[in-house]
Amino acid sequence: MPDQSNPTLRLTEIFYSIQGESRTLGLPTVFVRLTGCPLRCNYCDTAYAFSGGEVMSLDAILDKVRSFSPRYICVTGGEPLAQPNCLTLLQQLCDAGYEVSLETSGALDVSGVDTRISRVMDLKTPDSGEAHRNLYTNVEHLGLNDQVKFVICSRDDYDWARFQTDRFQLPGRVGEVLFSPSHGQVEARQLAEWIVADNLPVRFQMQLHKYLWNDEPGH
Ligand SMILES: C[S@@+](CC[C@H](N)C(=O)[O-])C[C@H]1O[C@@H](n2cnc3c(N)ncnc32)[C@H](O)[C@@H]1O
Ligand SMILES: Nc1nc2[nH]cc(C(=O)O)c2c(=O)[nH]1
Ligand code: SF4
Ligand SMILES: [Mg+2]
Repeated sequence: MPDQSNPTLRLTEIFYSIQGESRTLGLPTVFVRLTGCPLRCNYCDTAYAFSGGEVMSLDAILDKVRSFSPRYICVTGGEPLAQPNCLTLLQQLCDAGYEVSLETSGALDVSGVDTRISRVMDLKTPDSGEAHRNLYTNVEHLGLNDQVKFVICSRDDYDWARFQTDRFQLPGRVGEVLFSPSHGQVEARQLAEWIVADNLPVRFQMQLHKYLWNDEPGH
């Protein structure tokens, strides 16, 4: 029987870096990367988090986070919501006074996530290979503190993302609608030009850390 007085999580890494994505882009942030993911997006830049990792108690994770004296925390993975104790971690991070975001594929139910968290939900595009995993009912649970991201691999993906943005009236429903090129798959400039040509009410975004650190571990 697991000891729920001292819950644990399997995690790949904890590091302090510059937030490279989403609304808090550019801000110093502690990243807590949980291990494991039930999806296999063909562009995934964190396949090293699919397995392995280390089991840590929530107390030990909070101690490690505190050692950096951060203001912002990003819980990511892997797919963080694949571990049920993630919900407790998120709650405890909020209780400790941090500003917390959660990166999630949206394939798992987000409705149990503490509303103080900014949920950054990635609606998987057709060319990710995982669009069939999208749990569209999740969209109903999102609000102005949340963000929806589309990682775009092709012109077809762009057209699909534009359609979903309109279908769910995302710009009025969530705080940010992010269109990001799949790194190395679609020219960033091309995506930027499509957005301008269509006058889309979305935020273009590139993964800043790829330019600062070229995907080195720990950033
Ligand atoms: C590694 S995932 C972890 C959280 C969750 N599994 C998800 O997919 O949202 C964090 C974010 O990085 C994005 N990402 C992964 N590989 C990427 C790539 N090659 N180019 C652009 N974004 C990428 C994902 O789409 C997701 O939005
Ligand atoms: N610097 C940096 N910013 C990030 N924002 C989201 C990340 C992620 O892997 O989810 C990430 C990451 O891996 N590094
Ligand atoms: S859901 Fe996230 S972690 Fe999982 S394969 Fe896709 S991008 Fe990678
Ligand atoms: Mg990353």
